[in-house]
Amino acid sequence: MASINLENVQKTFGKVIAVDQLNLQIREGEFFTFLGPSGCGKTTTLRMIAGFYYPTKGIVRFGEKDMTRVPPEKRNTGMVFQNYALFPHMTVFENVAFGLKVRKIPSTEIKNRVHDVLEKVRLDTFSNRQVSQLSGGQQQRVALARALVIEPEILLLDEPLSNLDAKLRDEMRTEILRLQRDYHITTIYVTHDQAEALSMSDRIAVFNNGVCHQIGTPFEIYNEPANDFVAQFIGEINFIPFEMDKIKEEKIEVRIIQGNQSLSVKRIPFNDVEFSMDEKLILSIRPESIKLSTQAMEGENVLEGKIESLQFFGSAVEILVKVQDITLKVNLLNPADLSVLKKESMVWLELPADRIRLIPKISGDRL
Ligand SMILES: Nc1ncnc2c1ncn2[C@@H]1O[C@H](COP(=O)(O)OP(=O)(O)OP(=O)(O)O)[C@@H](O)[C@H]1O
Repeated sequence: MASINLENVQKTFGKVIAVDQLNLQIREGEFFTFLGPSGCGKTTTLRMIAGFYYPTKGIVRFGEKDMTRVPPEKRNTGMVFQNYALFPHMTVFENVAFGLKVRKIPSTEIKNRVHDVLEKVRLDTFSNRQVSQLSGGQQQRVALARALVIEPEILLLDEPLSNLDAKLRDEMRTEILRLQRDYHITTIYVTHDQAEALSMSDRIAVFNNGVCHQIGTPFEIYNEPANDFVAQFIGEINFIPFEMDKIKEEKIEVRIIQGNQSLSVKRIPFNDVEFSMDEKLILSIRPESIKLSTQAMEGENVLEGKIESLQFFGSAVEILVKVQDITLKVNLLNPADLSVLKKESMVWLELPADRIRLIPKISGDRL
């Protein structure tokens, strides 16, 4: 097992800066995820850790050891590729044994180790099958077994579930987490799927355009996003343009620009906008944090609005509410009675002061 440290890492391909000024410390035994949209630099970073690419600038360390220019076969990392990269003409046993043969391990030890790892991934009865005769999920397990059998210090998984259907993906998530815990192995998982990242990871790094925007636990990333890119990439969120009114000891008073309404925002350490009154900030609140009532409400942070549209998703209803010139999305979980919620009817929304976040706005007006 090893920790991984990236110090000021940059990778360019010609004029393209695929990864820039990346500083990351991944702890021993951690399940760490690189999350971001297509082309943001996740795979390039993973490949620099595997040794398939060398950084243009910066240092890659495993523990204290400088690995920046060490070739992949000398790194003791196991990698699972998006397309599995198995040998289709070989059996399951031969695929998994391949890495051990290359390392000139004696054949009885190979047999034992392959048998053990196939048991772990629950494929021990498939040892003599050609991999071309396996289902997608089974091929995925072979790829995992092949990466684990060499007993790597670090396991690298590049979008390993993207070729599987939704149900199998769910099953394999649990399977991968079980294996990671059994082997207690430092693991990096690359995905663009936020649900996968939130549900599996100890910590997540969120990338966009070659830059890492935030590193944190799933809870921190969801509840305390570093900026509007992270906030809108992970889950759903309402953004509300505002003007700062007063900063008090406990609260910040703001005014919604289009709605000309006042709101209070609780001062909490993360949300503390000490930085500056004129920093480009945006007010945000998650749709499930807004309370909705069909009865008139009064009090702090209550806004009156009209239902614009409703969509029923089984466990939740998504409601768009027009409040003067702005539209807010509200998610109601498992409502007991839908008949009272009708298009065009009046509703009252409460935006709890401790659920509103003021976050730096880095994106264009598109958001
Ligand atoms: N070998 C290469 N040659 C030139 N450009 C490359 C190469 N590999 C990656 N890039 C560019 O670097 C940027 C980052 O690519 P990367 O594959 O790391 O993104 P990603 O986040 O893994 O995307 P995806 O989820 O689509 O796999 C992209 O703009 C990509 O076009």
